[in-house]
Amino acid sequence: MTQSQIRLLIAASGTGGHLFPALAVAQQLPDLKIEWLGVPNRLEQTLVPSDYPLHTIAVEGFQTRSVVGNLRILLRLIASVFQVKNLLKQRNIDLVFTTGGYIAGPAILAAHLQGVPVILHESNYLPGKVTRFFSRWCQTVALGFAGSSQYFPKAKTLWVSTPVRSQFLTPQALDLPIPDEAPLIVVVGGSQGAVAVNELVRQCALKWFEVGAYMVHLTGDRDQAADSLKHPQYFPLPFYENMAGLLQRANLAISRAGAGTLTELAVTHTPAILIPYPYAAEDHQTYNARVFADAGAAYLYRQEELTPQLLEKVVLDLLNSPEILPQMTEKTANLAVIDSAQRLAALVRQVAHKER
Ligand SMILES: CC(=O)N[C@H]1[C@@H](OP(=O)(O)OP(=O)(O)OC[C@H]2O[C@@H](n3ccc(=O)[nH]c3=O)[C@H](O)[C@@H]2O)O[C@H](CO)[C@@H](O)[C@@H]1O
Repeated sequence: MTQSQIRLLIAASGTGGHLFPALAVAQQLPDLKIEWLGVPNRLEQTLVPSDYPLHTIAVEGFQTRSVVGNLRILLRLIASVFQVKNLLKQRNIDLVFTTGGYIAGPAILAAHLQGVPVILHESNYLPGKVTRFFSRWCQTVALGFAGSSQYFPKAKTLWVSTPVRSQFLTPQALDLPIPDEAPLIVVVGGSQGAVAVNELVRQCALKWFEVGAYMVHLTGDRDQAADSLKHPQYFPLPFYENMAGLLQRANLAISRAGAGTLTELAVTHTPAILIPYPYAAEDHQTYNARVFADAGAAYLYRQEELTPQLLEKVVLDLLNSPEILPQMTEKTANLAVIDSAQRLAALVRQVAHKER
């Protein structure tokens, strides 16, 4: 059989953190027949190119309070396993690749029942419960962080880092009027913005503007006060496509600690102040952030300890010091892996060929 006949189902859904790495891997596999598995009304509806037929199943996470609600979710989950199993059979799928999250459970279980191999990529340091449980039925678990192998005692693991969009790998122009010599702070709260971080930085920003800094603030679209601060050095945007150009130009990021953004910070050598999302499942963003803080690439603050006064001072100290940011930049660069998508694509080909 020839390589062009490999049929791959990518199960990736929900947030940028799950979709962008999967899209980057798909781009490396132009000779494969790729189909996509997602959920109705999520980001995949807009992000997944029409070249990949998009199939959807209605899955969601379990609620902790309502027994009836959880029972309904369980029934839907069971139904979706059989739906995916049928899909694998009908479309003659050779291999499933998933980036975790709610969609991964039914995708892995259906593949297991159908005898189709699965590669799972976990971008977070602390894997989610679904990933930990279902990893036993995966051919290989590809890891974003090398240290995560301890959480997969029953699986074969391979560290590949986390793929970034291809634009991150070449210099991108920035279409914002920011003078070349001005320090640029980028504030990013994951793919949906972070209202608590937004409120914090708006209280400090004027002091940073006084010392010449500019700020691009990715507010998300749920912040009622997103337009409340006006200043010529301040650019609030609900969402920005050109993250590559923005982070390549940034001198400092103030950010949540989602695995996607952290990988992009590493690839663009951007030092950061990290404020993990306090309500993330099992506090997993703190585990991600710790890797960067321990490497000297970032400062890590818990949201509840970070007052506006403290943040204002920490950033001023960084802006005023000629050494600290360049040193952190160097340490951030040490964490960069630029060929992660190629490593994962090679793994996909290897497993697909072996299993035929
Ligand atoms: C709240 C929560 O549980 N978030 C999780 C979600 O992250 P979530 O997708 O929210 O955040 P990530 O940092 O992983 O990824 C955000 C992505 O959106 C992009 N972006 C963001 C803003 C913008 O204006 N433009 C833009 O393109 C970033 O460049 C990045 O690629 O999945 C990740 C991967 O499992 C986890 O690590 C995160 O903890």
